[in-house]
Amino acid sequence: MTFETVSENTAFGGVQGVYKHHSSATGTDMTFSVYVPPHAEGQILPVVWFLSGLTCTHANVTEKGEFRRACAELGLIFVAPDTSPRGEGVPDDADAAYDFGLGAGFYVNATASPFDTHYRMQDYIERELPDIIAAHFPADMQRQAIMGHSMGGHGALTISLRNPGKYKSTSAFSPIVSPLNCPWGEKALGGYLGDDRAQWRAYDSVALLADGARLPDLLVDQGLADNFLESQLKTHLLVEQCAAVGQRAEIRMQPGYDHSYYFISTFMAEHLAWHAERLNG
Ligand SMILES: N[C@@H](CCC(=O)N[C@@H](CS)C(=O)NCC(=O)O)C(=O)O
Repeated sequence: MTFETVSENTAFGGVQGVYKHHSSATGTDMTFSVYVPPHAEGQILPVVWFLSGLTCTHANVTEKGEFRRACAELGLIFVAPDTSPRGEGVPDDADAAYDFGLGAGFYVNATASPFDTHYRMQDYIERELPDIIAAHFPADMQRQAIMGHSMGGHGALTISLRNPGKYKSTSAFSPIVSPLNCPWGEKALGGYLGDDRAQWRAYDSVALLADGARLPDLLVDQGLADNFLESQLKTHLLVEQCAAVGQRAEIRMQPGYDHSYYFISTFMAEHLAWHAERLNG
């Protein structure tokens, strides 16, 4: 297994690192970031996963997410993976659009050609990267939480719903709640999985809830000034489905906030404290 340190910087008494490795899931090199808070020698710490949105790499949340002070205070490791495979031979959107292909892996295992070779983000996030985190960092893999933004909010919700008990807590900022019911989702799941919409249900939080999957609870923040709210995110579908099936959820509509990292960074510390309560409970 290759593992390379790209950079390490001291921050809030801990270490913010960027690392690179060859992924057997995607067949490409993958870059990710990890913040390890200050801790006693030999101590292992809970892990929070942050899955990012369309166009992002690990760098967006690492540079703009403002998570380090809270992670240092709460003793949380913070992992930020990339959003798709990249590099020579990795197919992209035919028009190089931002919402499919590079930077838009949607956290699925693609089954449609030519994407099925490299676009294996589900395996990467659910299986391969956790093993790497366990091997190289002081991580307590019995205490994991998952969160994400937009496409990454969809990733956090669906990965957690498909893996009961693996994540002690789940939260999202501005998630795409139902790819079956929005243009971003229809394009991505159609492209990666093909036309059989029954296959898409495993990657749709509203459908997973309708099909019986449950979480202990759920925290979602959504800005009311988010340009994508009506057309793509459709938070009301999640609100309605949670009510219909009795899923405990706190879904907060935040006046004035848009889709940006100004919004995410505003509520980041609150989400991390919410996760810490459940990880340490
Ligand atoms: N307006 C964006 C749409 C994509 C977008 O808003 N991406 C969000 C996630 S869905 C993001 O986090 N962008 C990167 C950033 O703000 O740093 C574009 O055309 O690139």
